[in-house]
Amino acid sequence: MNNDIEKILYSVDDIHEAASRLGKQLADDYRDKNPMMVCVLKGAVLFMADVIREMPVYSTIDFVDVSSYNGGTESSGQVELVTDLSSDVQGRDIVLVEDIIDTGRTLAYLIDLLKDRGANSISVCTLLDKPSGRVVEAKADYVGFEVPNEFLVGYGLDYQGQYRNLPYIGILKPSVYLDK
Ligand SMILES: O=P(O)(O)OC[C@H]1O[C@H](OP(=O)(O)OP(=O)(O)O)[C@H](O)[C@@H]1O
Ligand code: HPA
Ligand SMILES: [Mg+2]
Repeated sequence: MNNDIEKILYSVDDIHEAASRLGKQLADDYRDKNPMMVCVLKGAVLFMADVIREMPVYSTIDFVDVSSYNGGTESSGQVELVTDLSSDVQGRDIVLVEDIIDTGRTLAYLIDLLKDRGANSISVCTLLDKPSGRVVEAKADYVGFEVPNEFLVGYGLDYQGQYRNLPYIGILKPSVYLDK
């Protein structure tokens, strides 16, 4: 599996530092708000687990599973709600926790959904932001790293469902996915 990686962009230590930095900022900003931390499955699962442990404030967690890449390297353009949240978001202060913002479609879809359901506020915490990928407007309030226009895997990010368990984030060798 490690042989499929062209270059490691963020090491275990880099990721830990980012999660810690963002968790501290969130803790300061949400100290008296009892936020609902919403993990956008599946990609954000590792980041969510790390960032909430850096936030010693009252908060709840929930999960939403949305999909638009279907395992591939390009967005299908359609965001599908695979599994909904189990909590009521009415009046809550929501923090959407993402692994990456690329075209922005996933985020735009989720923000519309949460606004429609009456969330009091919505902010976005993403480990990675790929601004060069944007197709629709989407902005994060808390960003770990701004990344280049490459297809990345590891620490939650997948290709064909694989590589999520890598502890670091790297560029996938194009030979792995070209002509597939
Ligand atoms: O800004 P966008 O272009 O919408 O891309 C970002 C989204 O794409 C990935 O999810 P994916 O649909 O691959 O599902 P997954 O998290 O289960 O891998 C990633 O985890 C983000 O949620
Ligand atoms: O670079 C990426 N890698 C994995 N999944 C993704 N979803 C959007 N962009 C990416
Ligand atoms: Mg994916």
